[in-house]
Amino acid sequence: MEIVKTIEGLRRKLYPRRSGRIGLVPTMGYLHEGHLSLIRQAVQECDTVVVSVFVNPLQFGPGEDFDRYPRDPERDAEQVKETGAEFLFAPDAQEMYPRSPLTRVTVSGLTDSLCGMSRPGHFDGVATVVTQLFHIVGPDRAYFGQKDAQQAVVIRRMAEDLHFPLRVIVCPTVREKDGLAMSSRNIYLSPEERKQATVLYRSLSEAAERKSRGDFNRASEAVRWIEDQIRAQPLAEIDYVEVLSYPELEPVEEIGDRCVIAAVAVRFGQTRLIDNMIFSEEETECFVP
Ligand SMILES: Nc1ncnc2c1ncn2[C@@H]1O[C@H](COP(=O)(O)OP(=O)(O)OP(=O)(O)O)[C@@H](O)[C@H]1O
Ligand SMILES: CC(C)(CO)[C@@H](O)C(=O)[O-]
Ligand code: BAL
Repeated sequence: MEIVKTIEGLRRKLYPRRSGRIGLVPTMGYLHEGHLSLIRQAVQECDTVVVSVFVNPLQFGPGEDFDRYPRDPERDAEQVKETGAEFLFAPDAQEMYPRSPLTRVTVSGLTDSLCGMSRPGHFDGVATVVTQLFHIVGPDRAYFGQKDAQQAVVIRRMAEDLHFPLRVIVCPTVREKDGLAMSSRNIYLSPEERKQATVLYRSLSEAAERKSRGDFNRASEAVRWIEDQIRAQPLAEIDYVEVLSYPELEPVEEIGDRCVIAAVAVRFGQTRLIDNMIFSEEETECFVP
């Protein structure tokens, strides 16, 4: 495994490998099993795998946690090495943004709800840096996690709209034993917050069961039920709970047989966690990997 810090250096290394399939796994580092599952899938499916680690300042709003975002480059490198990925692309901000960028990539519509609504400008930052990475690496496949469901939908649509010649692969959410979705931000949680944070997965999975039993006909009923579960945890502060059509991410009134996603963002102190679950009779029916 080789660590590459410059765009030119990576392009030069990838040039002789272009006859094979190149896979890209974009991350912000502080790697955990969720990231590693994406990397392992990429290694299985591709001839050359590039893992990028870059904490992208463009996707953090003022007052968000850019400065204190967890970083551990040595441990990341060790972990990437064990997966069999060939390159770890770890540029600094000066390399990615030598000048303050005047260009943004905006995906409209899909970003009007959920994190797009609660983190203004966030998805412009994500779409812009992912466009840069797609141009730098020129992958045949790019791997993203379902934990960031809206991000996956946005990137897939951006890749289609801009005719990037690649497949966006979305991998299932990897969870801790008690159901909490793995996230680099979980380390911010105090022991009591960590305990209460299990309400995200618990409320989403119980809501999915209730929906399949026919308990909820309207999206608003499911939203209210999930909100009640989360509010029962004294340290939880709801940012949003929404039930939307999936993958269109449009408001729905009746759930019926349609494929919907229940998505939540909840703060525990300074820590904002997200999770989601797709409700359908056959979950795979509307999950387009
Ligand atoms: N638990 C998980 N299961 C599957 N994929 C994941 C998981 N956590 C993160 N990913 C995916 O890994 C990629 C990089 O994510 P990122 O580096 O932001 O990690 P993160 O743990 O989500 O961090 P954050 O604290 O920002 O939520 C994204 O495509 C993301 O969806
Ligand atoms: C895709 C990504 C690496 C872009 O910075 C980031 O949003 C993330 O880690 O999910
Ligand atoms: N995984 C999404 C990156 C972010 O929260 O900025």
